[in-house]
Amino acid sequence: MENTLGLEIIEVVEQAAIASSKWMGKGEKDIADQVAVEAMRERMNKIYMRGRIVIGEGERDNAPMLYIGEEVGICTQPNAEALCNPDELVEIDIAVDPCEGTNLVAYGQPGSMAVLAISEKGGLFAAPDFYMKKLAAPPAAKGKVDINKSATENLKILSECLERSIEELVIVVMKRERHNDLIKEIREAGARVALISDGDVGAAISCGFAGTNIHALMGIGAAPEGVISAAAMRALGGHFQGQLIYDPAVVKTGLIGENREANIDRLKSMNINDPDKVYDAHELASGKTVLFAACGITSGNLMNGVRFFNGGARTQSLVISNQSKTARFVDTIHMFGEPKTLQLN
Ligand SMILES: O=C(COP(=O)(O)O)[C@@H](O)[C@H](O)[C@H](O)[C@H](O)COP(=O)(O)O
Ligand SMILES: [Mn+2]
Ligand SMILES: [Mn+2]
Repeated sequence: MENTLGLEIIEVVEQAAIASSKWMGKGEKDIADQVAVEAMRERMNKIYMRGRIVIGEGERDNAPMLYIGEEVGICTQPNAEALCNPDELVEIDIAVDPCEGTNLVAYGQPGSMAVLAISEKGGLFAAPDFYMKKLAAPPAAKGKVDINKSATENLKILSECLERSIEELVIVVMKRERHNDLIKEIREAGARVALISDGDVGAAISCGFAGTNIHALMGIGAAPEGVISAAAMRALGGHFQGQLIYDPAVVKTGLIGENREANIDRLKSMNINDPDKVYDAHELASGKTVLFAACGITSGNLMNGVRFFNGGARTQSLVISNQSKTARFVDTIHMFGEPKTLQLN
C-alpha cells in the first residue's frame, strides 16, 4: 500500500491546505473548511486506490463532500479492474479532517492543518461524532501514563519518564469550561498549562516529538480527531489513549445528541457495547499499515503554514508511516503557471 500512496497523500493534504489558506484570516470558517474538503476530494479521486471514508465530514445527509462511507479513488469506478492493478484494488479506509482548526484558519491563528490517516479496510476505528477524553504523551511515557489515573499521578509518571521536574512540564488542554477542574489540578501539581482554543490533533502529535515543548495533551476533544491523532501516535510510537464521552453534561455543550441514554443506544447500534472502554492507539488505529499525513495551513509547532509568493506557494507537510518507521517532513514549492522566481525561504 505504502510506496506510491505515501507520495500521493502528501499532495492530497497540500492541496487542501493551499485551498484553505486562501481563506486565512477572513473570518469565514465554513468556506475555509469547504474549499479544503473540495480540494482534498478532487486530489484523492486522482489516485489509483480503492478508498472509503470512515471518518469524514459527517453523515451523507449533512455533508455533500467526503461523507462517511463515500468511496474515493480511481479504483472505485465500475470499470476499476481494467484501470487498476491488483494492489490498487485492495480496499483501504481513510479518515480525513481537511481543515483541522477551521476557527484557527478563519482568525489567522496558529496550528491549523489538513490531515488524513489511511489503513487497510477495518484498520481505523469508525468513531461516532461524539467526544473523546484523550491522553497523549511522548514515546518515553508510552504505556506508563494512564488515562484512568489522575492528572496529578500522570504528571509524576511523566516527570520520571522524561527525567525532568513537574514544573518543567507543559500540558496542552483545550480552553473549555469542562476542563476547569483539570486545569486547576495540573497547575496545583506544579506543571504548566498551554491552553488552546482549537486544534487538538496538532497538540497530540506534538507530544510525539521532543523540542515542541509540549509534554502531554489532556482533556476532552472530538472523537474523530482522536482516531486521527491515534493513527499518527501509533505510527510514531507515542502514547495515546481515548475514551468516548457520550454524556452532554460532561462535555457541557449541546452538540452530542439529546441525552446520555439516547447516545448509549446509538453506540450500541454501532456495535459499541462498552461505552466506557478505554482505547489505546493500537485499537483506534489497529491496521497492519498505518499512514498519516498532515500539511500546515497556518504555522504551528510541527509545520510551517502555507506561504504564497508571486506565482506560487510553499508548503510543509509531515508523513508518518508505521511500516517504514519514518516521520518525513516534506517541504514543497508549488508553481502556479510560470512564476518569475521560486522563493526558497
Ligand atoms: O478544534 C477542533 C475543531 O476541529 P474542526 O471543526 O475540524 O476545525 C478539534 O481539534 C477538537 O478536537 C474538537 O473538535 C473540539 O474539542 C470540539 O469541542 P467543542 O468546541 O467544545 O465542541
Ligand atoms: Mn477537526
Ligand atoms: Mn475540520
